[in-house]
Amino acid sequence: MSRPELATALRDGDVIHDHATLQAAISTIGADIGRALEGKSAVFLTIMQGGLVFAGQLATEIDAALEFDYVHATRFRGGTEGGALQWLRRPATPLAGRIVLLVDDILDEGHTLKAIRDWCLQQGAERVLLAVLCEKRHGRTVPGLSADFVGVEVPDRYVFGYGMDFHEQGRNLPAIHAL
Ligand SMILES: O=P(O)(O)OC[C@H]1O[C@H](OP(=O)(O)OP(=O)(O)O)[C@H](O)[C@@H]1O
Ligand code: HPA
Repeated sequence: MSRPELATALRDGDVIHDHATLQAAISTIGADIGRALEGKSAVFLTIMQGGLVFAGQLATEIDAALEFDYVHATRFRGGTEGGALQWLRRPATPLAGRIVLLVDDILDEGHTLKAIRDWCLQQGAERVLLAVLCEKRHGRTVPGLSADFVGVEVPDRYVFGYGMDFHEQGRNLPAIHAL
């Protein structure tokens, strides 16, 4: 079966948040995170692949000592329907006693962030903070999970751009679009 066309998704979809709005939101939460860290250092864990674009920009807005590492986990595998979480890479940095900042593009149902947060706590992290570029509010989020820092809200539609893919395309779009 041929891959759905990004051009068609862009033509038929809507821009939900433009580049300037996202940059301003990232700057705001970067300052919020810096204040929340109260001069302490943190392990800045990017969740690949979707978190990449957001993470790079967010890091430059945080006034704190950060040690970088990444996690690669996926449950959508290039499609638009979530499945079981598959871990492709766990971080190498020891997390015991550390403040960990998990950075991802989107909090949707929360299965991904919950599994990674719980794993960080099992590794002995003192505290795990969750930062997401966007959050879908729909009442289907796993119980007991909420982001500490949210850039923007998005509607209950499949969104793409700014790190998020439409069938592995469009992650580099400078805005968030919705199907
Ligand atoms: O809150 P959830 O319902 O768990 O969904 C959010 C997760 O899904 C996406 O990852 P995906 O599995 O598509 O991998 P990707 O980052 O490589 O696109 C996204 O980047 C989040 O990590
Ligand atoms: O709406 C979405 N878009 C991109 N990736 C996602 N992962 C969960 N939900 C989404």
